[in-house]
Amino acid sequence: MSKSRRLARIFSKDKKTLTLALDGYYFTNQTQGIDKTIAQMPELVENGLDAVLVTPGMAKKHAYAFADVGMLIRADMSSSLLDPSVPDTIYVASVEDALKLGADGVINMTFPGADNEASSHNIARELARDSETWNTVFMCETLPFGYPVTNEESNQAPYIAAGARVGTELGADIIKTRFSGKPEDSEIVESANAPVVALGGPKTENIIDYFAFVRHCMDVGASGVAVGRNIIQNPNPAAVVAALNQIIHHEATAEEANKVYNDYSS
Ligand SMILES: O=C(CO)COP(=O)(O)O
Repeated sequence: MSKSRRLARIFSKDKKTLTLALDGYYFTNQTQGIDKTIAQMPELVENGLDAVLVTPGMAKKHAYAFADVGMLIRADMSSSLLDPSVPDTIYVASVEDALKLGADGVINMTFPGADNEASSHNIARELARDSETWNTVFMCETLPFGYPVTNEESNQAPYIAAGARVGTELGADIIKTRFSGKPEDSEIVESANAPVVALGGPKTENIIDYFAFVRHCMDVGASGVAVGRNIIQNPNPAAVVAALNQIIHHEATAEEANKVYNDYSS
């Protein structure tokens, strides 16, 4: 299968993606709602979900749930439950493992600027190389200075942009990274010179604030979002997906999306 055919399973015809991140068990204890959300996959797909990020175990266990969406397998893990600021990842799934699970590609995290950046870059480079061999998709999640937003710089567009470019230079087909929420975020997309999807970010108190953040990301040139908690920890994941679908694929404003969300929930 060609790489472009696999990319077409991640991105809709408009080259945008609404991707659900279900890979939380690999690096955090913020995992409430993942199993409940997987049980609702048919409804999420019906409401515009394009793709999922999953662990190999989830892909193996839930073949039917993920049959109708693009699928990327998390190839690295760091289960530092008590100290998520230490991004010591290990390489746990190869491109061949992902192919055996029927995936379209793989994802890993790199930490440009962190003390141990070299090991994460090494994993990325190996995945990029194997993804060329097998025509599979490689999404590189570039997180300057580490997994959480630990300092002032880690959430500023120039650093995020520099990190995104590192992912492209390592051979990524898609970059997943933070957006700061400021207008200069357009630098991130420009610097990456590859499709950039915005990672979910902190769970917001009010869902409309999250919709406004996603609208911002799309306005500065993002190719979509890869979001976990703001979908899986919401009482109604399908309503969030329906609303995000309107922003990502139909140019809706945050207010219009919020109306879709409220109408769906009521
Ligand atoms: O990016 C993530 C997993 O890949 C985490 O998603 P959230 O930050 O949206 O929970």
